[in-house]
Amino acid sequence: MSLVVGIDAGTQSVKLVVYDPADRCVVATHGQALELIAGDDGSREQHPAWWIDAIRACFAKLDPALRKRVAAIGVSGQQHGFVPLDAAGKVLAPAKLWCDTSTQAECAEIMDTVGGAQECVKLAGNPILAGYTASKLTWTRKHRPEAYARLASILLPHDYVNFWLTGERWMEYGDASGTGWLDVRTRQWSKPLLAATDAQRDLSALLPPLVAADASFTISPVIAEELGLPRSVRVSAGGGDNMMAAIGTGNVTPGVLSMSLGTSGTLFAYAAQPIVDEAGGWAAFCSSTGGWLPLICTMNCTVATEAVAKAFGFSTRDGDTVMADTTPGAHGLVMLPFFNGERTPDLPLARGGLFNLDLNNFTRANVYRAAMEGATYALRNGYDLLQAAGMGFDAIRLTGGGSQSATWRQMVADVFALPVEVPTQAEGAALGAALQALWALEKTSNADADLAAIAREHVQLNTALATYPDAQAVAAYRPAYRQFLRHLDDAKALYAERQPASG
Ligand SMILES: Nc1ncnc2c1ncn2[C@@H]1O[C@H](COP(=O)(O)OP(=O)(O)O)[C@@H](O)[C@H]1O
Ligand SMILES: O=C(CO)[C@@H](O)[C@H](O)COP(=O)(O)O
Repeated sequence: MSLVVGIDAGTQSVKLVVYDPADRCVVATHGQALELIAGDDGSREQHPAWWIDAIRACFAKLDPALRKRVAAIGVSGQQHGFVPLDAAGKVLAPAKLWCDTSTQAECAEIMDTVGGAQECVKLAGNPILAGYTASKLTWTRKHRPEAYARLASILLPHDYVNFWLTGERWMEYGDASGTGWLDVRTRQWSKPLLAATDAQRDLSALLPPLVAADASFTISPVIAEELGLPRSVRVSAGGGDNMMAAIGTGNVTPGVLSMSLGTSGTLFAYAAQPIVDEAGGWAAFCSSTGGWLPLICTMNCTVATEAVAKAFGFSTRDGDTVMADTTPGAHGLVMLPFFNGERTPDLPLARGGLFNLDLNNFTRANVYRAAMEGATYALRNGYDLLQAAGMGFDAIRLTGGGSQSATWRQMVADVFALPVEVPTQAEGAALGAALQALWALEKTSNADADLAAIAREHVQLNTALATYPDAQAVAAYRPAYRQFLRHLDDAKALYAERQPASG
C-alpha cells in the first residue's frame, strides 16, 4: 500500500515520480519547467527558490489520496551547483550551476595553488574542472563579497531540497565528490584543496556532515502538513542526478554502462573501488550507493539539439519527423556542439562550429541531425577514454529526455556499435531517487536490505525499445566520426591558447 516518491531537480525541469513497490509500477509522474539565467560570460544560474516552487507545483498536481500513502522520498539533483546559505539557512545568492563556465580562471587558480592538475588528481582523484563547485566559492569571494562575508554553509542543489524537506543539512559522498574537495579514495575532505580554495577561512566548517548512502531523516512536520504527506515520511540521503540515474537504470553492480541524454550528456558505470584517471580524462566520482561511479560528462547534449530546434522554430519532440529523410553523416555536415564551452574535453572557453556546408546539405533537417550526431560523437570520444583504460561493456542503458527519440536511440547504437537497452521508466534519475528511498525505508526495519536486489526487482527494461546496431550505419558513421575528431583537434589547438595556465 505504501508509495515511494523520487524527485529529480534537473537543469530544465523538476520531475516527480510516484512508485508503488508492491505492484512494481509508477502510479504518477509530474513535471514543472525551470528557467535558467544565462550570461554572456558563461554564467548559468538558478534561484534555489525556483526548485522549491517547482516541487510544490508537482505535489499540487498529485492526487491527495496518493500523497497520504507516501512512506519515503528520495531527492536527485543536477550536480555541482553552489548554494550559499547564511547561519539561519537563508540563501545568499543565486546558485551557480554545473554548466557555469564563468569560473574557469578560478579552477586554474585552485589547481595552480596545489601545483597543477596532476597534483590535484593525486590529492582528491579529480582535477577542478569547469562547473565543479570549488571554483564557485573563490568566484563568490571576488564577485559577491557580501554573500561571502555572511556565508555559513554550502549545499549542493539536492542537499538544499533535502534541507527544505527536513530542516537538516547533510551531504552524501556521490554528489560531494563533484565539489572537487572530496578525496574520493579516502572519502574525506581534502585539507590541501580546501586551503587552496580559500586560505582565509576553514572551509570544512562550512561543509555539512557526510552521511552514508542508506541514511534517512524524518520530514519536517511543517512541510509534511504543507504537502499533504504523513508526518512519518522518511527522506533518504539523495544524490547527484547521475548517481541516481545509475540506480534507476539498474547500474549498481559492475559491468553496466548507462548513458543519459539530458541537458548534459553523461556516461557512467558502477565500480566497487575508486577508479581514478591520472590524466583526469573522466570524473572519478563516488556513487550514491556506497561505491564509485567513473563518469564522462559533456556540457552540450540536448543543449545542441534544443538550440538548433529553437533556431529553426520546431520542438525537439518533433525532431525525428524533421530528420525523417536524412541519413547517417548528415550529408557531410559536422557540428562541434560547444554552445556552452565544454568539460570533456576540457575546453571551457570553446564555442561551437558547423563544417562542410554546401548548397545541397544546408537544410534544417541536416543541421538538426548534425547537432544530434555532434552531441553523440562527443560522448563517443569520452567512451574511447574508458575503453583505452581497459573498461569494456556489452550494451548501453539509455535514459534522459533524448532517449525518447527513436532516431537518437538508433544513432547511439550505430555510433557506439553496441546494443541499446531502454528502461521502462524514462526518468531514470527520479526513479533511482524513489528506489534509494525504498532502500532507506527497508533499512529501518532490516539492516540487510540490499540495493542491488531492489534494483534487480524494480528496474525493468522495455524490450520493445531495445535497439541494435545496423551494420551499414555503423560503417557510415566511422569516417564521419573521424572527421568530427579532426575538427575537434583543430578546436583544441584554437581554444587551448585561451585556456588559463595549469597542469
Ligand atoms: N523526443 C525527443 N527527441 C529529442 N529530444 C527530446 C525528446 N524528448 C525530450 N527531449 C529533450 O530532453 C531534454 C530534457 O531532458 P532531461 O533528461 O529531462 O534534462 P535535464 O535533466 O537536464 O533537465 C530536453 O532538452 C528535450 O529537448
Ligand atoms: O555536471 C554534470 C555531471 O558531472 C551534469 O550531468 C549535471 O549533473 C546536470 O545534469 P542534467 O541536468 O543534464 O541531467
